[in-house]
Amino acid sequence: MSNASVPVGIIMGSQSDWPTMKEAADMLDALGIPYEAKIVSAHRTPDRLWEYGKTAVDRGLQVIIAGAGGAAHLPGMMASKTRVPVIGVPVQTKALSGVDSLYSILQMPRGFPVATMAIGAAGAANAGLMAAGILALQDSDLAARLDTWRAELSASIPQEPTND
Ligand SMILES: Nc1c(C(=O)O)ncn1[C@@H]1O[C@H](COP(=O)(O)O)[C@@H](O)[C@H]1O
Repeated sequence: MSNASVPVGIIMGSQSDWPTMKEAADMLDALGIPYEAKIVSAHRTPDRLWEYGKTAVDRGLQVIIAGAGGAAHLPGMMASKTRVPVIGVPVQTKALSGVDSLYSILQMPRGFPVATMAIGAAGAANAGLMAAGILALQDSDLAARLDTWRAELSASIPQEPTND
C-alpha cells in the first residue's frame, strides 16, 4: 500500500460503505483533487490499518477521510496512528440509524481528535469539502475552484418556495 503520492486518502471499514463514501470521492473529483480509496478496517484488517497509518506522512497524505458504521473505531484508531488530520464520516446503519457510528467517532479522548461530520451521504460530501478547504490553505488554484463551487451552490438556491 505504498503506491500513492496523493493528498487525500479515503478509507472505509467495508465495501458496503462505498455508496456513502463515494460522495466524498465525487466531491474531490468535482474539485480536481487527487485521492486514493481503500478498504481498511480496525476490526477486520488491523495490520492494514497499522501500515496505512504508519506510512501516511511519508506517502504525502495531507488529509484522511475515514468512514465506518456501527462500532466505528476506524477513524479514531487512524487518528491514534498518524498526525495527518482525520475527518470522520459516520455511516448510516440499519439497527441504530447511524447514531451508533456518530457517537463512536465523535467522542474521542483528549489528544487524538477526529473532525466528525454528519451521518451519511451529506456528511461524506461535506468531508470532501472539508478536505478541500484544508488543502486550499496552501493551494490558490484550488481555493479559486472551491470559491467558485460555493458561489454556484449559493446561486442555485431559489429565493422563494414553489409548489412544484
Ligand atoms: N466500523 C467498522 C470497522 C472499523 O471501525 O474498523 N470495520 C468495519 N466496520 C463497519 O462494519 C459495517 C458493516 O460491514 P459489512 O457490511 O461488511 O458487514 C460497515 O459499516 C463498516 O464500516
